[in-house]
Amino acid sequence: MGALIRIDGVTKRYCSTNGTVTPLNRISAEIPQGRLVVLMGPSGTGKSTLFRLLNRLENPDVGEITYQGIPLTKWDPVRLRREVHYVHQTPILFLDTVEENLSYPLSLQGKKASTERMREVLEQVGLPESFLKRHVDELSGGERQRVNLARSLMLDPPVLMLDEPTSSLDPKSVDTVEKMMIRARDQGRTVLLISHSREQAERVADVLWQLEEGRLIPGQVMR
Ligand SMILES: Nc1ncnc2c1ncn2[C@@H]1O[C@H](COP(=O)(O)OP(=O)(O)OP(=O)(O)O)[C@@H](O)[C@H]1O
Repeated sequence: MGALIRIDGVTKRYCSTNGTVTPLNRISAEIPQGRLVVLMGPSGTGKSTLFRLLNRLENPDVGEITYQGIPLTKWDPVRLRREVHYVHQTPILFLDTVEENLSYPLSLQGKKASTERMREVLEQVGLPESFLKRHVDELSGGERQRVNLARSLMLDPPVLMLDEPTSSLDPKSVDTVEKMMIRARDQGRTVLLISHSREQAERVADVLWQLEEGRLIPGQVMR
């Protein structure tokens, strides 16, 4: 089939009162299935912009992105976002229990989340089953970040886009989440990770991309 995701000559610019910025300037890249790609680059270079384009929260000004060989514009956005799933850096949780938050994505598809599955995804992010009954109001920033991640895992998406998922975590939790990413990759999932940590990239990346001044410097193969 070739690349799972193909980015072809993509430009994205924003006009504001301060002028025009072009975070992505004719970038092209291919993402094969079952790889863990880490995207690095200085703050404000367009890493999150690229994730928004891959999730079709925005469209490129120029160029095209395809998933499974089909242009993103031809995908039903809901279906696309279920497949190419974006875990945002800032957790957005309902003010309810962790259990309600974890069961919500499947309930949207008319499916019921089993306690066993919720326990499993919590374990993958290093939280005990007792968290199911906790109210999100009572959680620390790092715990919320992990519940946010666990909620995405409930959907078992083929592509996981993670925007700095370990930014608020202690070293032990970082290790747990990195193992989760590697396991997802080993199970054939495609993982795209935005990270500011070169050490993290060296621990987990199959391929490392750098985004600099609108250019994507692709493909340093790490393993
Ligand atoms: N809606 C918008 N309107 C105007 N400018 C924007 C908009 N969204 C992003 N930008 C600009 O585009 C550039 C890239 O932003 P982006 O959030 O993609 O960077 P980033 O690499 O993810 O940064 P960070 O590492 O700090 O999260 C920045 O200069 C930002 O100010």
